[in-house]
Amino acid sequence: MAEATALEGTDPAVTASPSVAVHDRENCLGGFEIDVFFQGLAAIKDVDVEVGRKEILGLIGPNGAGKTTLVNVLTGFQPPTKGRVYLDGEDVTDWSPHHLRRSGVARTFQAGRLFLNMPVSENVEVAAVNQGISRAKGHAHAMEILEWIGLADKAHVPAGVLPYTDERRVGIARALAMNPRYVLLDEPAAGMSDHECDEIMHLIAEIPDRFGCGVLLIEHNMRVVMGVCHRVQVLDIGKTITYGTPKEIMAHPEVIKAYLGSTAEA
Ligand SMILES: Nc1ncnc2c1ncn2[C@@H]1O[C@H](COP(=O)(O)OP(=O)(O)OP(=O)(O)O)[C@@H](O)[C@H]1O
Repeated sequence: MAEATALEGTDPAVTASPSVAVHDRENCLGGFEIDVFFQGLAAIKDVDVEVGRKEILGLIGPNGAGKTTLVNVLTGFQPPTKGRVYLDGEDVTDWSPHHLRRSGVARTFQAGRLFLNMPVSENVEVAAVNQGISRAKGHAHAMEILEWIGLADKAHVPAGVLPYTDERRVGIARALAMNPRYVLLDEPAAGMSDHECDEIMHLIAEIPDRFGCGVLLIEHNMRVVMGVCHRVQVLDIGKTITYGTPKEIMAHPEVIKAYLGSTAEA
C-alpha cells in the first residue's frame, strides 16, 4: 500500500471530483460524496461511485489511488469520514460488513481469506449456507458455481493446496454463492497468465445475466478491464479523474498520462 495522500486543505475547485450519477438511486449500490481520512490524510476525497444491477463497472487507478478503500466503504469494512452509502435506495452507511453481506453485497479480497484446511467445495458451501439456505441446497449451489468457474474437479482438494490463481477463483465462487445483488471483485486477474485472463474475462462478463447481480471490478490488467466493463471510473490520489465507456477512457488524455501510459500493457 502506498502512503496516504494529503489532499486536505487543497483548493476544493481543484480537488472536486466529477459527478458519476448515471443510475436511479433505487437501483444501484452507490457511495456519494465520500471522504475517507486516515490520520488526517485523505485517501478518498469527495468521490461518487455507482454500480447498477446489470452493470460491470471498472474501477482503475495507480497504486494507492484509493480503489480498495472505496470498496471497503461500499462493503462496510471502512466507515466513511463523510458521505453516504446507498443500497437500492436504502441508506446503509452505518451497516456492518455482515449486515451488508446478508443484504446482498458480496466481495472478494486481494488475499484469499479462504479456510485453507477445508475442501474447496465446503469453502463455497459455507458461504451459501451462511445466507440461510440448507446444507444440501448449499452444496448443490456450490457445485454448480464451481462447475461454472472451472474448479469442479478440485472440489475435494483442501483450499490451502491450490495455486494462487485458483484461490482467486474460489474467492469469486464464495462471493457468488451468497446470491448477491452486487459483487465487488478486487483484482481477480492478479497473477494470471494471458490465457487465464481470457477465461476470467469471459466468466466476469457472464456474471450480471447468470447471477443477476451488478459487478464492481478493481483490476490493474487493462485488457480485462476494457474487455468486460460497461463503464470505467478512474481514480487518482483519492479522487475521480473521469469515467466513461472503455473507449472514452482509453482516449482520455489525463488517463493516458496518469495511468494507462505506463501500464496499458499490464
Ligand atoms: N488502514 C489504513 N491506514 C492508513 N492509510 C491507509 C489505510 N488503508 C489505505 N490507506 C492509504 O490510503 C490510500 C489509498 O489506498 P488503497 O489501498 O485504497 O489504494 P488502491 O488504489 O487500492 O491501491 P492498490 O492498487 O495498490 O491496491 C493509500 O495512500 C494508502 O496508503
